[in-house]
Parts: sequence; structure tokens; C-alpha cells
Amino acid sequence: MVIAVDGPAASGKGTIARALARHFGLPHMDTGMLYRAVALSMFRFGGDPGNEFEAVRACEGVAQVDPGDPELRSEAVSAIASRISAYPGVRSALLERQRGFAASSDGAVLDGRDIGTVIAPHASAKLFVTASPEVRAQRRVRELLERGMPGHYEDVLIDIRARDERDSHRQAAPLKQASDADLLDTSDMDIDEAIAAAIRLVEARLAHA
Ligand SMILES: Nc1ncnc2c1ncn2[C@@H]1O[C@H](COP(=O)(O)OP(=O)(O)OP(=O)(O)O)[C@@H](O)[C@H]1O
Ligand SMILES: Nc1ccn([C@@H]2O[C@H](COP(=O)(O)O)[C@@H](O)[C@H]2O)c(=O)n1
Repeated sequence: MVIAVDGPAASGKGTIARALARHFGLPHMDTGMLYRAVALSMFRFGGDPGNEFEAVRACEGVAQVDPGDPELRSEAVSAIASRISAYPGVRSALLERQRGFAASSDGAVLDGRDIGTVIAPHASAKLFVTASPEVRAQRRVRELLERGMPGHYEDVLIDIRARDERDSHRQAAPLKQASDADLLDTSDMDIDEAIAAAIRLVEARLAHA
């Protein structure tokens, strides 16, 4: 069983995907981390994010990036990840890793932007998790401060809007709700409410499969 969880930045899709993985006993992949790892590699070791060839070359170093590196979540790395993820060459370099994970015999939960549309179009259940940009910016600022990183609400809101615009309007695998995905707007939900709603939606899909 594959569960696809997509949505814009800081909508809570990662929190929900991890909870679904625990609930259904499935492995989880945060696919945004792959794009962030490419971005971090360019940020640290050089490479022009405006150059597709250099970004594709940086994909080779993804496995060497420590998933616990706090810099992966920095705003600088987020902005580069959003830019390089628009390159078709980068997306195809990272495609098999994600499809392979989704095809594991145990099943899987993956979260990202194009899981329900491109990576796992035949997933058993698909959620499109969203929240207003203002709520997402507040959540991201809180998260950054908790991690001891600087986070200014106005800057974060501008960044979230810019990422939404880029992710939704790029040619290659844009962020969009799959036609068979359930929409979950968490703007007025706390984490526990959002997780409970997600589990209900997935269980309803599985019951009708
Ligand atoms: N319903 C909610 N209410 C309040 N805070 C939430 C809610 N869902 C998630 N959060 C918090 O918001 C922050 C962002 O959540 P999360 O990392 O799950 O979002 P995301 O969509 O996966 O983000 P990204 O796309 O940047 O990886 C986290 O600090 C998380 O604890
Ligand atoms: N399936 C995906 C996942 C992520 N991206 C891009 O990576 C950036 C970082 O992702 P987060 O989920 O960690 O915020 C994001 O802004 C996307 O541009 C993607 O394109 N496809």
C-alpha cells in the first residue's frame, strides 16, 4: 500500500506523513529532503543554482548528505531547493530513488509535491495537505526559532509565497492536487486534529478500494 501526501511548504504534510507511516506501520520518505540535499551540496561546495548542468551534477552527492544536518532546513537552502527542483534534469536524476522506495514490498508513505501525480500515480490513498500562507509562515517561524535559527515572519511569508509560485507554475511536475486526492486544509487544525483527519480520510479511501 502506498500513501501519497503532497502540499505546499510548511502545510504540515511531513508531520502528517510521519504519523500515517506510524499508524499504518509503513516506511516513510520525505522527498523534499532529496532536493534540499542537492541544494545544500551546492550551497557548501559551490555550484550555480541558475545552471541546470551544475545542479544535475550535485545530485550525485545526495547520498553523502547527513539527513540530520540542521542547515538542510535553513531558509537559504530552502530557496535553492525550490529553484533547482524546477530543472527536469534534477527531477529525473532523483526519480528512481523515489519510485524505488514507493515500490518496496512493505508499501510506503511519501510526501512531497508530485507524489500523487508523478512518483506514485497509482497510490492507494492520496492527500493534498494545505493551509493559508499566513498560517504556514507562522508555523515555519516557530519551527525555525525552536531549532535556534533566525526566522522573521514577513521574510518567511515572502519566501513561502515565492516557493508556492515557483513550485506551482514550473513546467516539470508542478505542485498540484491530483484529481483523485483528498484535500485537507489544516489552517484551523492543531497537529492532533490534522493527523486524526488524515487517518480518517485514508481509512475511508482504503475501505472503498
Ligand atoms: N496542524 C498544525 N498545527 C500547528 N503546527 C503544525 C501543524 N502541522 C504541522 N505543524 C508544524 O509546522 C511546521 C511545519 O510542518 P511540516 O514540517 O510537517 O510541514 P511540511 O509541509 O512537511 O514542510 P516542508 O514542505 O517545508 O518540508 C512544523 O514545526 C510542525 O510541527
Ligand atoms: N517531491 C518534491 C519535494 C520537494 N520539492 C522541492 O523541494 C523544495 C523543498 O521541499 P520541502 O518539502 O522540504 O519544503 C520545495 O520547495 C520544492 O521546490 C519538489 O519539487 N518535489
